[in-house]
Amino acid sequence: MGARLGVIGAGYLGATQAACLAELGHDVVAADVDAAKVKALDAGVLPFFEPRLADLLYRHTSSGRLRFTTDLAELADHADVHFVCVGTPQRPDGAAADTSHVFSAVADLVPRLTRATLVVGKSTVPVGTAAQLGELCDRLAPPGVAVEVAWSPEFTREGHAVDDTLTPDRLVFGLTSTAAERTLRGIYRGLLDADVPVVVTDPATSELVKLAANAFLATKLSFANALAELCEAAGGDVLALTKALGYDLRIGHRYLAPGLGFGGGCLPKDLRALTASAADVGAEEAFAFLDHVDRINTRRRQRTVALALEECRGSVLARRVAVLGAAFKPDTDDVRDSPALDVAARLHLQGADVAVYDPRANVTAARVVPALTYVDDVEAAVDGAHLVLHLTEWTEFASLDPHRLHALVAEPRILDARNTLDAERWRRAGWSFRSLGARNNGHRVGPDVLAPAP
Ligand SMILES: NC(=O)c1ccc[n+]([C@@H]2O[C@H](COP(=O)([O-])OP(=O)(O)OC[C@H]3O[C@@H](n4cnc5c(N)ncnc54)[C@H](O)[C@@H]3O)[C@@H](O)[C@H]2O)c1
Ligand SMILES: O=c1ccn([C@@H]2O[C@H](COP(=O)(O)OP(=O)(O)O[C@H]3O[C@H](CO)[C@@H](O)[C@H](O)[C@H]3O)[C@@H](O)[C@H]2O)c(=O)[nH]1
Repeated sequence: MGARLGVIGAGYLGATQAACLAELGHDVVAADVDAAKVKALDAGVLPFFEPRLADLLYRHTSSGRLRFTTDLAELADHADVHFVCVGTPQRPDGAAADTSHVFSAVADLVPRLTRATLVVGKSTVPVGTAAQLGELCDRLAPPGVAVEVAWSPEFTREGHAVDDTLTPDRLVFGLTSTAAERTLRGIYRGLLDADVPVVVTDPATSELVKLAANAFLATKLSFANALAELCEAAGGDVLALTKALGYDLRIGHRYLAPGLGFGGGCLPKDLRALTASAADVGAEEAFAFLDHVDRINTRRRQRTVALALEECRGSVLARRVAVLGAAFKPDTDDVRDSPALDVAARLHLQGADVAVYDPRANVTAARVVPALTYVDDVEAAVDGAHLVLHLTEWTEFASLDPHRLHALVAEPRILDARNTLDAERWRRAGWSFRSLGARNNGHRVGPDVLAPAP
């Protein structure tokens, strides 16, 4: 028998959580302040792109096991466990996360409660947030209503969110009572029975686990990209280097792919949030190095723009630049802090005529950078182009036919900023092919690169 659960915030994280909690057998009501989003979700229509989620949403809204509302009173009535999934974007000062949505969501909910309730934070927050929310709940809860705040951060990746939620690497429960532990173990029984590891700890540690995980991934990525810088300068092949490194099981190949660097709504902001959290408690020295991690990452975007200028003989003014990819990574329509869109916008500012094609993110990208031209397919993007940039490694780009595209461009030049295209295939079709930080940026790097094209 499933539990009756509430979910607050129905964006990328919350909508996925709500649908997956329904999939685990629970009866879920999810709330959001965005009425249009709620209307679409409640009709079983996913207002963003996430593989597998549309099916799950449709199935569970149709069966009545999942509903959406703008009214927190409905949640308060429905459930006594609520998962907080609202946004925590970076504050305009560029460092700490803005937790105001978390506080206002909880402040809206708690006065409406009529019985003992567990509030489980899933949003990514600075350390100490759960404790402050606990104090807020004590102040706002109706007399005789006990509210406990726990934190169970979420580690899902966009593009894999359903699989990551239903078969996670681990669960983390940060809580203050055995009753809360019992409740969470009950809700996730399906996963725990499948031997998903669980770490039970206090809320502060649990908040830190999340920031630490993202900062670690960002650091690994920037290490790979620092090696790319070194290889470019020294004439090495960063792809061979990271391949060799990754076979060491202590290092591993994942999050070691050099290229345009990381973006999205999480890694960049959480990296800065960990630095800010450390500074708040007087431990800023411990994470001073994260500033370099951030800067290495930003340099990948600058380097891509510089290479594009170089390819266009010093200026992109009035040059047609085809941009393949706008999302911050494949399999999502999310363009938050997207390296691809950032590079496209920078080239536009330099006077280029930029035509963008992304299989899923044209609409979201156009909302953020409306000045670019968005087209419906690769052919339209490369038509008359002086330079093609491969900026987001969608699978469909790996199988493009370079011969066919050669006939459409003004100049057959491509820059692969993600290092996933087959350079030799493009060269054989007559293209000038460069890749970011990897082989062949003017360096003689190995016999396979020097081999003449057949
Ligand atoms: N996107 C991911 O894959 C992912 C994964 C793990 C953790 N996170 C974390 O989850 C949180 C949410 O991220 P997201 O990507 O889903 O953001 P998002 O912007 O897609 O969604 C946030 C949602 O919260 C809603 N909201 C804001 N204030 C509200 C309120 N007072 N009451 C109800 N709803 C409210 C917004 O309307 C929006 O729909 C962040 O802390 C993020 O760091 C995200
Ligand atoms: O080898 C790699 C792997 C990733 N990336 C880039 O790194 C960024 C982040 O990728 P990914 O981690 O897959 O995306 P997110 O969906 O943002 O997921 C991260 O952020 C989420 C929100 O906090 C966490 O839940 C996840 O565990 C964490 O991986 C993207 O721009 C990728 O292009 C690379 O450049 N090279």
